[in-house]
Amino acid sequence: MKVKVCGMRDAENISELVKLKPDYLGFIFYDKSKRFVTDFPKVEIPSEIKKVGVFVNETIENVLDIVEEHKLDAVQLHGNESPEYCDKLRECHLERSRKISSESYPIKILKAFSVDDNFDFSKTEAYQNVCNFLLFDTKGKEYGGNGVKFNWEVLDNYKGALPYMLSGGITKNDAQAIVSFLHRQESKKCIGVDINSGFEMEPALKNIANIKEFKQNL
Ligand SMILES: O=C(O)c1ccccc1N[C@@H]1O[C@H](COP(=O)(O)O)[C@@H](O)[C@H]1O
Repeated sequence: MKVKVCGMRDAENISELVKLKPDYLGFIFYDKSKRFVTDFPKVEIPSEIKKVGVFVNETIENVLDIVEEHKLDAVQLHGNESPEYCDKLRECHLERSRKISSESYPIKILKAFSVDDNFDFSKTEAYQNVCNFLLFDTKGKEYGGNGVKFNWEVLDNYKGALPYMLSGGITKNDAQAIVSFLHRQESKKCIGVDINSGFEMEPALKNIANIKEFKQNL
């Protein structure tokens, strides 16, 4: 199972975290977030750990500038970005990367959806060909980082082909429930979990011991 740790900012905290080999590290480029990255941490991140930029309704130009500047591997679109936006983002990125080097490299695109009991999963259909995977988070007051879980059973209504990550208020106490959830046939499209505020000592500073325990219990 993949583990993404989101909302990282502090270099020392990242250095400790990379020892646990998470699959993805998330950096939030949304200025209204408590985890907004102003100065990108100067720290060695092994290439096996993929860097994900989290954006909310950002312009394509700005997303691509940040991807290029920090050599991000993926973008997580956590606002109201349309399928057309996702498609254009991928096209523009390829066009830019071809100009920079003879080899173009694709970025992975994750589209986040805010889920509640009445979520209409047909909304995800138009994203199937323009994203690499989806992320299901809890619908809340803020775009993300609300620290609240949703009823994971509603995900049985997701019949799409794209894999997804489970997110929203996950804490170390959820490891067993996640294992049980993943063992069900209905959860076969779930490839991992995204953790964030449930592991924080303060915004953007993660409790490494808790993440270690969580990973061991998964
Ligand atoms: O964490 C934030 O501040 C944030 C702000 C805007 C968009 C996304 C954000 N984080 C993402 O929110 C989910 C759930 O986080 P939590 O576990 O409920 O704290 C996670 O995917 C983060 O990537």
